[in-house]
Amino acid sequence: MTIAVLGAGSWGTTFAKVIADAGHEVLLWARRTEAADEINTSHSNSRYLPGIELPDTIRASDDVADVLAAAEVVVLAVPAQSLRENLTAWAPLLREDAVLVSLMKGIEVSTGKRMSEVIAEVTGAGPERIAIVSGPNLAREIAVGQPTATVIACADEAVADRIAELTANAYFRPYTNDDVVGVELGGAIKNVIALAVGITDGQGMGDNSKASIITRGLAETTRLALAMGADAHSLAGLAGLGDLVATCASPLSRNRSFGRLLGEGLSLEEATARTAQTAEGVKSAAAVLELGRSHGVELPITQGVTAVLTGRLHVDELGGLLLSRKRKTESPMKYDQTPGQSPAGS
Ligand SMILES: NC(=O)c1ccc[n+]([C@@H]2O[C@H](COP(=O)([O-])OP(=O)(O)OC[C@H]3O[C@@H](n4cnc5c(N)ncnc54)[C@H](O)[C@@H]3O)[C@@H](O)[C@H]2O)c1
Ligand SMILES: O=P(O)(O)OC[C@H](O)CO
Repeated sequence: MTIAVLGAGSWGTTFAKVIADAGHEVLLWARRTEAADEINTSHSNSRYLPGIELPDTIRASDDVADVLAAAEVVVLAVPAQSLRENLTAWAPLLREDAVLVSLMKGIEVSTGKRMSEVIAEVTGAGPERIAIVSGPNLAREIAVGQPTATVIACADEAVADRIAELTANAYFRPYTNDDVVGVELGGAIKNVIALAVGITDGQGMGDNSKASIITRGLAETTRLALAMGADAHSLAGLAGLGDLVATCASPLSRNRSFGRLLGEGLSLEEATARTAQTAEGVKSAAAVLELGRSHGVELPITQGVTAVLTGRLHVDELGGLLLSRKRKTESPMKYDQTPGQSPAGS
């Protein structure tokens, strides 16, 4: 089995290590020649995973044609907003039967599409060739070998099973799921909710505020996901609740950290300048909000975060805005919406 990972940032490199530690050889594409050289000679990626020793069964290259030549499984780990452009260049190099695995947790801003939709559109791959990995998966914890679970989603569960078999190791436990929509939305929207939690953190708020945002964030995520055809169980699982809790709780999260900087009073530009890695929620928030609008689903936290990110709301007004909304029943079991009726509020 030839496995390629495209993108040698935090998660791409860590995921290559997961596969290598599961007993397979991996080809890793790095954009920078120096990064590929360092991985091959020193077995490290000091920019993204300082102090981590990589297995020598990972071979890196900056030549994507070399990496893709025989790849039967191609793992995509570039920033969500760059996927379409990259994949358009890579598509002619892909084997016709290659399974394409997305690690990305974002929504394409220009189209509102999920990553699996972008992959299908650009490559022509059918749903049985597209899989998603999403769950409580902070790269650094996994890179040091701390145990975690994840979800591998594919419309064809036999394919999900195959990817699960390639990745399962002593510290990485994949579960399979055929709900691609739910698993992808859980991963993308939790980044936006983590920005909100980060903001409260930067403002010095305590755990009640954070728990309230996490819980109501899950409610709005679930509402949208159900309106888009997802299964509620996926949102209550690892790719929903699990990832939301990990991301919102962890100082390792780039999204939560970005929100924290905003909450401390930094501008969007200042926070961006202080963030070296990809915080997908910053760009995806507007796309998630648009998905809510087009499906008639209220997303108050996403709406507030987007307003802050676009400069239409001062960060100090976010809490007041959320608290002053019309009071509603919590109705946690009423996520399901009847078409034509206004969605349950948050
Ligand atoms: N880091 C994590 O803990 C983690 C965990 C799960 C999922 N993810 C998701 O994985 C995806 C990748 O995140 P990451 O953590 O590896 O990001 P990162 O910022 O650590 O690395 C991004 C990688 O993409 C490359 N890159 C940047 N811009 C590019 C472009 N325009 N074209 C091609 N390559 C480009 C960078 O050189 C780098 O190798 C994101 O969607 C993220 O949400 C990350
Ligand atoms: O660092 P973040 O905020 O991109 O989160 C990383 C992972 O998605 C957590 O599962």
